[in-house]
Amino acid sequence: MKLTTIATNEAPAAIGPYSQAVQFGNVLFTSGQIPLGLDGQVVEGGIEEQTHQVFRNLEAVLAAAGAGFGDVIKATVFIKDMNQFATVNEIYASYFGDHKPARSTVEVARLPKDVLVEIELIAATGVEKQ
Ligand SMILES: C=C(N)C(=O)O
Repeated sequence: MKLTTIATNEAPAAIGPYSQAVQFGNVLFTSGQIPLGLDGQVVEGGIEEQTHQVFRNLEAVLAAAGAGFGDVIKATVFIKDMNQFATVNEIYASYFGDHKPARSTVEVARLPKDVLVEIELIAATGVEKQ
């Protein structure tokens, strides 16, 4: 099976030695997206703005691999403050709609660039959903 590195200018560049995503066969693993704009700067605002930016970035990375949120099978959400869980959930649901991938959410001590949220996804394309 082929391993492909996904790279797009529609999402912020990696800030370390990793790829925006890698695809193995029909399975796509995104790196964790943090709320960076295309200029590489953390977006202004609080958890709402940061979570939306993370989803914009994830959408761009998925699209670069021909995938979308409907193809996601697993999400991992890292948040700085579990008190913001409800807010993140609401925004998260607005991107996934009725599609509910498996998910884990954890509160962490710190995230890169001291952001409030990071999300990584696993997606599988061309899979029949039941
Ligand atoms: C932002 C990241 N995904 C990282 O530093 O690993």
